[in-house]
Amino acid sequence: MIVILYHSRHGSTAKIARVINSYLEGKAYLMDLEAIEYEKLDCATTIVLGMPIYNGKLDEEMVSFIKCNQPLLIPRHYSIYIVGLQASEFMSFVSAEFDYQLLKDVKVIAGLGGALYFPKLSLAERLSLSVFNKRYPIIPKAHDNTIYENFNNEEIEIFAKKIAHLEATSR
Ligand SMILES: Cc1cc2nc3c(=O)[nH]c(=O)nc-3n(C[C@H](O)[C@H](O)[C@H](O)COP(=O)(O)O)c2cc1C
Repeated sequence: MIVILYHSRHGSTAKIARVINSYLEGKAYLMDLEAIEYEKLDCATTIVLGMPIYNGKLDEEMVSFIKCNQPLLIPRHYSIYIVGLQASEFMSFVSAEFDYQLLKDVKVIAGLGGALYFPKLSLAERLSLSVFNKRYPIIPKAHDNTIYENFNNEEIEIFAKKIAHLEATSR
């Protein structure tokens, strides 16, 4: 069984879990880190972890889950997907949090792009986002002010196919 465990503040990391699952023909079990089920994780053969980037850092709770649960994760061929607007730089965020000793056991790792659902953002988030966009001008000046997405659909499909292959070879 594949479990996709994600942590999502505004829903896009959860959405990508559902997209990955659609490539896996709905065979994965989706789990929110906020409602973790350890018995289900124990039964998994493959675990996929999804986390967003906020203010230049990977999601702290998921980072700490990964660091504290290596004996659970390593035998279950675990993989990671990162959700963030700076898709091409995702490895610099990963290597800022995890050293080689930990990363050597991760089977697949990918940066899949990110999304902003503007009506969901707090005032503080909008402010910090405008500072972010001055340093890294990713969000175009003329953009839809309800939603902006730069997901890489091709990368999502490739990632899902690698997970399907991992599961097929680990059974
Ligand atoms: C306040 C704020 C800060 C952000 N900082 C970064 C960042 O430093 N780097 C990045 O790549 N994306 C950044 N993002 C984009 C998020 O990673 C992106 O919106 C992601 O899809 C959020 O995932 P979620 O919807 O699951 O919470 C930021 C978004 C917000 C709202």
